[in-house]
Amino acid sequence: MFDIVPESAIEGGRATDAYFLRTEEALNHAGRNPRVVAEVTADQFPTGEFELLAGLKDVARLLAGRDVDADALPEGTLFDGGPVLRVEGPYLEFARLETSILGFLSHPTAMATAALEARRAAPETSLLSFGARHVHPSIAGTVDRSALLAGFDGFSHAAAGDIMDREASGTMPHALVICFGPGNQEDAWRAFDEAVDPDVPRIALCDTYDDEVDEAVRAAELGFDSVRLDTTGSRRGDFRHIVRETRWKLDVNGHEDVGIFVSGGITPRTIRWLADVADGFGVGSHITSADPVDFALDIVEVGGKPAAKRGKLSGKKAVYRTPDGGHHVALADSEGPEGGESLFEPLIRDGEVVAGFDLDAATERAREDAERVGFRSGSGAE
Ligand SMILES: O=P(O)(O)OC[C@H]1O[C@H](OP(=O)(O)OP(=O)(O)O)[C@H](O)[C@@H]1O
Repeated sequence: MFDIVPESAIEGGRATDAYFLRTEEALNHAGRNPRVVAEVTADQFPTGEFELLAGLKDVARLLAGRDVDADALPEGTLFDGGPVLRVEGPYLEFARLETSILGFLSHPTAMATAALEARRAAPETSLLSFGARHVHPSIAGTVDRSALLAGFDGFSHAAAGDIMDREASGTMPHALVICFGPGNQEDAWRAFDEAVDPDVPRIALCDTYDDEVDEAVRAAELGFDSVRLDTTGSRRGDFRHIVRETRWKLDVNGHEDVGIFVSGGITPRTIRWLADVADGFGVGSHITSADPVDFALDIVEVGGKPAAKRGKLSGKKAVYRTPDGGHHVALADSEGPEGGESLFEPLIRDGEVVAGFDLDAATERAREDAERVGFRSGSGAE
């Protein structure tokens, strides 16, 4: 067996911290199962530092069929404080789900936020998600979905594509070129071109044995659409110069239409540095190494009365977008700020999922939100 918590354990609530099981025992023993309102929050008040909400689709699936109502910010919303999800119902309906609810949101939101930093570094340049290799294979789908939600153009993982019903893309690995040996790059590239479906973009990896510039011209001569430079860090020197020189030599040889794709340790900073000379980037570790967002689920109301631990805000809340583009947290039954637009939307009603999870719609929401709040554009965010 692989070290994978099976889907049945997540759905059944076994994927939980043991103290929730003890809590169930204690509450059942005491005959206590109060109706509560619980909220999932990272920062109590708006901070001005926005993050991109992702992972909600799986939360909705987990809550489906339980005797709860839930409201949430739609996926693809940028948030900077206050609750992103609110669950109401008898506490024992969802007590043991807390661990998985937070897990569904924390890492995907962090990865989507990191991917959005990359997206904003070059809004018009092609970006592919290459991060699957850095995570447990069971969560590769969340990596690539988070990247697409942030506006990436494609992803590399085949099984992630099966989950999302989209085609994985990518180029070729060094392994293919090495299998043909030094000096035989053309044989490797030709084998790829002859064997692979014509719909797959012809992108030749051009850094395995010889100078990137020479290999790129050789691949272009074979008719490849693009070249990929993945030069090892120790050999990069002035990488911007290498990319520019490659562009120059391709142009001089009549290959102005051959694109240059760059990968390997790419961050928002390197994207900004190379965006005017490269046509696309593969981004992996920048996305997968994002620190999980520190979401917590807190009871804020018991039996219709405000309740909370010290340091947390009691009472059922709403989050508003204010006319100046900021966010405002207020009690749900208050008026809210003047001109404010409530961001919560129904997620679950009587156990039925009532929200939609169209990925393209979420991506568009993220794009508009990022534009509206000026999400880290032009900053040195890494
Ligand atoms: O650095 P990241 O942003 O995480 O990008 C992920 C990987 O994608 C590229 O690998 P490549 O396909 O060239 O791998 P290979 O050397 O195994 O062929 C690059 O060299 C990284 O190792």
